[in-house]
Amino acid sequence: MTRQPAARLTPAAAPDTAHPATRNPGPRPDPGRGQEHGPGHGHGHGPGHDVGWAEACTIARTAGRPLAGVVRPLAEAAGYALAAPVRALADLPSFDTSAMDGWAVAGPGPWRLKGQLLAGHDLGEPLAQGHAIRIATGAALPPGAMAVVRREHGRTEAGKGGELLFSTHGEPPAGQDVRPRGQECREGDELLAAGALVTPAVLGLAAAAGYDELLVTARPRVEVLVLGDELLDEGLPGAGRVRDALGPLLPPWLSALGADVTATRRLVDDADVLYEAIEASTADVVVTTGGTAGGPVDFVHPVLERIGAKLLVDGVAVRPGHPMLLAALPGGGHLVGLPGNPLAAVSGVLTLAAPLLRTLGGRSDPVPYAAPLGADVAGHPNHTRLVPVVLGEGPSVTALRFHGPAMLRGIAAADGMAVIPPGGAVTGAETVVLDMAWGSGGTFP
Ligand SMILES: Nc1nc2c(c(=O)[nH]1)N[C@H]1C(S)=C(S)[C@@H](COP(=O)(O)OP(=O)(O)OC[C@H]3O[C@@H](n4cnc5c(N)ncnc54)[C@H](O)[C@@H]3O)O[C@H]1N2
Ligand code: MOO
Repeated sequence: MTRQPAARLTPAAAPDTAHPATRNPGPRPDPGRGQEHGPGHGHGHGPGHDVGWAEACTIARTAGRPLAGVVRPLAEAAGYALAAPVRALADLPSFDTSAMDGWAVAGPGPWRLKGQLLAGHDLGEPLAQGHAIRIATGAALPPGAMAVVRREHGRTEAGKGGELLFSTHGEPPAGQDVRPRGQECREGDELLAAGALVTPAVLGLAAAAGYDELLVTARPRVEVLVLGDELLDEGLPGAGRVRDALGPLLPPWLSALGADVTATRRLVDDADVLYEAIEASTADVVVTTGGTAGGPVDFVHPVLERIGAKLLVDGVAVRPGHPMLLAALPGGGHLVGLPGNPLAAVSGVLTLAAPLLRTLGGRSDPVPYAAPLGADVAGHPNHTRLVPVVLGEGPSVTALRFHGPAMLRGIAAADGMAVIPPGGAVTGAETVVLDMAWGSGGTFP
């Protein structure tokens, strides 16, 4: 283990930057930021309108409600969250079971041998005192049997009136190498709580406990709109054109966070085109990239105003990514506006998209992790910083180079993003680390 659960941060010691999608107490506003600039106070996106990073996460987490429950056969349930607890439909094991290949025995040895029991076969006749029956791992113990003698702990020899079994390891105590009925759970026991992610292990457990299908929360449908006339879809960048990095990056990342990405579209920088795309979308969440700042072709704000969207977050006191936004659309969906700079967009994914998608998809909050910093990390004077880090020995995390807002070189090699409070953090400081979605049970399409 190289990371420590941040749960050991006491509430009093929890920094403003502890991830708020947790059981920790609610976040406090970032220092240096006026309380009066809450969400929904105007449509500006200058520094004065930014909400604190932790507050932005909380707003996104509470912006929606879990989608409807749907029933999925086990083969199609991975990557959903449980909409109801999984309770055992039977005792597990549901019969006394041999844990080893050998002989089931009744009473003290030596035992008179008769027949054999294989896994999956009927219970067989009751075993009389002084008798043994050959048994396979997983076979139901016959009534009357009190223990199993492993094959390597027994010796058979012909005796008067048939074959006899002797234990080479003394008299087996009652219950030796037997898995008793109900050892793992009793029918009705809660095995997993609602909100748990359906992982491969969960599928196996559900099947073992008698399930053919699971009640899960629908995965939010997400449409990605990539803005920017300067973007290329293929070939080498140059001559003022850059490759679209977010078209490839976002769909699998959002899927790992619980979304079903229904479409990824490249749009030209045109306000009408953006307006029509958002208006026509039936997705639960529209994610846009670029166009969030105040440049000549940055249309996200004016288009949201024209649509009548309500800005829930309009700028966040975080670097990179401060122009990110979250809006409630008139039709009931949400729009996450990610800045165009690629690492700033990742920051917006972790700050706004992840908590929103978790809530819509009915996923329980993650347990935050913290680790000491392996070296000092400079801070912004009054904004939180999200910095790509790698896990090291100790445990500790170390910031990676190439963490500029336009760079992906750091994040591509990172194990997580450290949350650096305003003013920075010194070597050894316990620092919250946001997992990459695929490091915390996420699934890919
Ligand atoms: N006067 C100001 N200018 C800027 C501010 C500000 O506060 N005042 N904020 C800066 C910050 S911080 C960021 S971040 C960006 C956000 O800009 P936009 O969201 O409007 O994004 P664009 O202008 O469209 O693009 C910014 C940058 O990113 C490149 N880009 C865009 N999309 C992609 C993509 N899919 N793949 C790769 N690269 C992409 C684009 O070419 C630009 O270089 O604004 C600052 N400006
Ligand atoms: O915050 Mo911007 O997101 O610096 O690149």
